[in-house]
Amino acid sequence: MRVDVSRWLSRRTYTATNYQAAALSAAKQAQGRTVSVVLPALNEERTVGAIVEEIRRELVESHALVDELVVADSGSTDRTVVAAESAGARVVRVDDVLPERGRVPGKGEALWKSLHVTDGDLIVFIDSDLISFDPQFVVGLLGPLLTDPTVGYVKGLYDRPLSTAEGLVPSGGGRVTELTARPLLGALWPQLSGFVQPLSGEYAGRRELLEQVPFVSHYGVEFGLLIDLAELAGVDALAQVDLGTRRHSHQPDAALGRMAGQIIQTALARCPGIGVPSDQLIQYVRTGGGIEAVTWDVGVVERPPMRTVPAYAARRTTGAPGWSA
Ligand SMILES: O=c1ccn([C@@H]2O[C@H](COP(=O)(O)OP(=O)(O)O[C@H]3O[C@H](CO)[C@@H](O)[C@H](O)[C@H]3O)[C@@H](O)[C@H]2O)c(=O)[nH]1
Ligand SMILES: O=C(O)[C@H](O)COP(=O)(O)O
Repeated sequence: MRVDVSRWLSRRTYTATNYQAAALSAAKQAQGRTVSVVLPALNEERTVGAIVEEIRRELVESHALVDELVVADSGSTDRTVVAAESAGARVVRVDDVLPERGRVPGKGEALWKSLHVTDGDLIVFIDSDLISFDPQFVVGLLGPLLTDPTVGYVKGLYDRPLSTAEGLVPSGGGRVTELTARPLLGALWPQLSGFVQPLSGEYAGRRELLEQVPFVSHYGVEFGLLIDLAELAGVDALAQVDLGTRRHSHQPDAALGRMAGQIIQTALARCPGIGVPSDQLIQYVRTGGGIEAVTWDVGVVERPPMRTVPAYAARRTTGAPGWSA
């Protein structure tokens, strides 16, 4: 293993159980900081309510660690919005935010626009499809940020059980991580190969850094943030925290293939000089008539650093609300 990676692993890998909500809340207040938690959601009626409920009860009401709890909804057609609101979140419809900048589908867009509708100095992102969510995830992600001013961005790491037809097996989840993201990092950004879960949907960062980097649309967002934040702040400003075990709802293989395509597009866009890659992915399905080719667009859009968006800059200066009611 590279010496720099080995050093980074021992210096910048933390453990969530070493942090307590009460102590972090006191540190947050002493530093005069605020915390926003953002849950991106698209049709997550089965899980979003329980996650919001846990964070509100434990971290907003009991410990005042979280100041703002927002669900960024990408246009759910199920009861996600009702479930999130009844559990105590403010729900923001992504399409209502910065409408003059146009609308791009996908998770990355939800996270990018969430910067404009939140106020926290520290922002925690948590996927809203988690099963058996533990609010200690949020505590763990905030721990290094609230106790070490040289840490700017913290990614979750965890064991990833996989639900199979035979039941739950203790590992095997994170297939795009294993088959695409980590091999790409190893080949092109080996200095980042200490990240156990580079695609984790649970991470936290300082607003002053997040607003200075582009946000890639769709599922390129996590890969892009990792590379761009390392470039901006240096690898030593990035950290990871062991959150234990994480379960979520799995997408089918073909959907993960398209996710991998978006991550590859994100990586290639960060390799100067290779030209413009094709953004088409062909997948094959067997139908009654034989094998059918289905062509998908796996292109991603790079949203500019939020700090460069005039409406955002104006809102940060004046404190005026940035979202449509
Ligand atoms: O248009 C969308 C699509 C998804 N989501 C939400 O984003 C989260 C993650 O999406 P999901 O489809 O569950 O992704 P995973 O299969 O879990 O993919 C993993 O890998 C992705 C690529 O890095 C990350 O974005 C995910 O957070 C990470 O869990 C969930 O809360 C979704 O509801 C949106 O908000 N808007
Ligand atoms: O991180 C990943 O690789 C994707 O979320 C896929 O995860 P899964 O294999 O657990 O569905």
